[in-house]
Amino acid sequence: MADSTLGRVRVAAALAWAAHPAATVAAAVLGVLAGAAPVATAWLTKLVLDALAMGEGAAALVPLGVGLGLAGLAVIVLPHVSVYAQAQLRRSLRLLIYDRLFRAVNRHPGLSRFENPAFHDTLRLAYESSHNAPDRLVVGALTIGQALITLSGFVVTLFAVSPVMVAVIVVAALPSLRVQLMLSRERAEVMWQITPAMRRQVFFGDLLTRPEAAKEVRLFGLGDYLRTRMLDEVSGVNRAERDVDRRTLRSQGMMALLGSVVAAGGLLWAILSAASGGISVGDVTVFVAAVAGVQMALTAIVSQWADAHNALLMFGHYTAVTDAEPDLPVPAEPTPLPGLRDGIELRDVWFRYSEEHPWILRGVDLFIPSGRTVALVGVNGAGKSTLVKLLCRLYDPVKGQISWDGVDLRDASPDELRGRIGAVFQDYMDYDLTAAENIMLGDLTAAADHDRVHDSARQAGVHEVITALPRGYDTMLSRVFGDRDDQAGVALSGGQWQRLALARAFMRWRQDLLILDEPSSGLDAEAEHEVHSSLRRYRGDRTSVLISHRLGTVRDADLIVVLSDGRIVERGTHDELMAAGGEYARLFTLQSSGYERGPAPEDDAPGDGGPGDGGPEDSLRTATPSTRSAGR
Ligand SMILES: Nc1ncnc2c1ncn2[C@@H]1O[C@H](COP(=O)(O)OP(=O)(O)OP(=O)(O)O)[C@@H](O)[C@H]1O
Repeated sequence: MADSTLGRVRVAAALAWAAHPAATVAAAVLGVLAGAAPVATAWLTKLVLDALAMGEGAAALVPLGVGLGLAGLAVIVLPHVSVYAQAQLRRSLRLLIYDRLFRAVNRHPGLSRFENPAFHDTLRLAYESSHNAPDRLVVGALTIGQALITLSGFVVTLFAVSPVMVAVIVVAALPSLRVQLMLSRERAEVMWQITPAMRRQVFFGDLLTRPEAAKEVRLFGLGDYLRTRMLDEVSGVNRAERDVDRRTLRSQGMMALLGSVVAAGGLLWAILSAASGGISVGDVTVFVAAVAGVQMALTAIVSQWADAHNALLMFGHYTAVTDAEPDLPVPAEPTPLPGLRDGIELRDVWFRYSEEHPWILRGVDLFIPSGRTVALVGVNGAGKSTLVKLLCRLYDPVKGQISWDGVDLRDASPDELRGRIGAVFQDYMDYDLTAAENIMLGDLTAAADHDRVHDSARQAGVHEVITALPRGYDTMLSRVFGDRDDQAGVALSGGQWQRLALARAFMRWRQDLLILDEPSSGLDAEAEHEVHSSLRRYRGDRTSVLISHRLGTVRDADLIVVLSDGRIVERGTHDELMAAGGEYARLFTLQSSGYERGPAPEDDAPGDGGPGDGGPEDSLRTATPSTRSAGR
């Protein structure tokens, strides 16, 4: 754990070493040399001046002159080489730190962390601090080391001329250190406070530029409103930063004034002492250089110390992310999850998203038999999607148990469980990647299997759409990333994207459980019919859980379960539920009657596929006059 300051220093130093040992050593050695060079220059200058004043010959002056030249060269060259080594270290660090940060993010098997605002604040600061905290620490440590070398060299030099002056300068620097540390703590605190505003600023900026949002922003005239909201956030951040900057300016100004008074007093003393013959002219020059050098080194130490301190405080967010326990307990020795033989059982499952939220599932008992299709229906907010998220173990039940052939999902490896599930969610993703990649993401192990990608696309009815694209399966499906030569980008329709999401799930067709949460909500009637026929055909004897508001698409499920307010209120086959005349029958009849009333007179024209049994799926045919093959 890296809770303590020392712990964080250790983590940062270990990171630097792991990232690039050679660059770390080079940066350290160059730092030492760069720190020693100004001291050597000052000493050699004094020796040359004293030798000249004493009328020494070339034999004494030449080595001193050469030494002085080399020291001067080092003063000029070393900082550049040192900057290069530090940059090299910084680049390697960045790579390593991103790797560790996002590995840690991926370690959370569930969703709860990603729905927690404090986690996002920490993550944002972790992301930012991981950009620069370790190299600020390493560079800070090197700069402090370098400045300490310069400082001790000049302190020794100055001590030879005036021990009192050494004490005055060092004592004058102490309040500065204290003030800087206080300010760095304050700055870290302000950063934490303004992070939500910074995230909101990015959110509003994003809304103003995202193609998905551009339509509503223009239609509702939201441009100025969103811009103003964004600027409000920026102004809040600016105000908070300005307040800290003002306090910093005040404190640093006072400290600089104190330093100048001390330096001016020292200079006056040196001039008067030289005039009275107390010290040599060489002493005066080395004194002036030493006072400036000590003050510069002390300022560097104090400000680097404060900066490193601030970086450490910020780095705490990084270590908070990398040290965090997984959001769901992962068993050290998971029970193997065999292929589904009997079924999945939910026993008295209670769930709420957090203690502040209401119960979403209230004592659900359900058996999903292997090889059967179970449909979940119910009004908006009944808890259907929540239930399937629990089946995928994206959350754990708060009470009760879900078991897979008797194995509690909590005892299994989440990766193994998900390897056995194929799913299309209601809020499926559109990836700004090529069409092939959008499908292949369903099963990375089959990335090179083009036939499988094409078969999945065919099953989802999107193969023809893709082959008609400018570059077929290699077409980039994005309006924001694209080929530089083909700036237009390719945009798919909502239903076409949904079919791609289905194709992605079909890549996992051989898995044991298929979850389809509103898989056809965006499809036209013909496509929906095709997709559901395809689903029925390919579902075969596989286990599936289907959620749909279009009740006609679930009527042939082996079991239909009606959820209401987190409870199962009815279960049975379509015929049983219709005969029971309960909630399902009410919803089904409501939908049927809506469809029956809906068609415009010309829709009833012969050849348009007139009403059949009056069911919702039959009525859907009338929604699209061009429907050719609807009906089962
Ligand atoms: N991540 C979340 N955090 C807090 N509450 C949530 C979260 N997701 C869903 N809810 C709440 O849980 C309840 C059930 O949502 P759920 O999505 O499971 O319903 P649903 O039956 O699938 O609805 P729909 O038919 O509209 O898709 C809703 O009241 C919703 O506000």
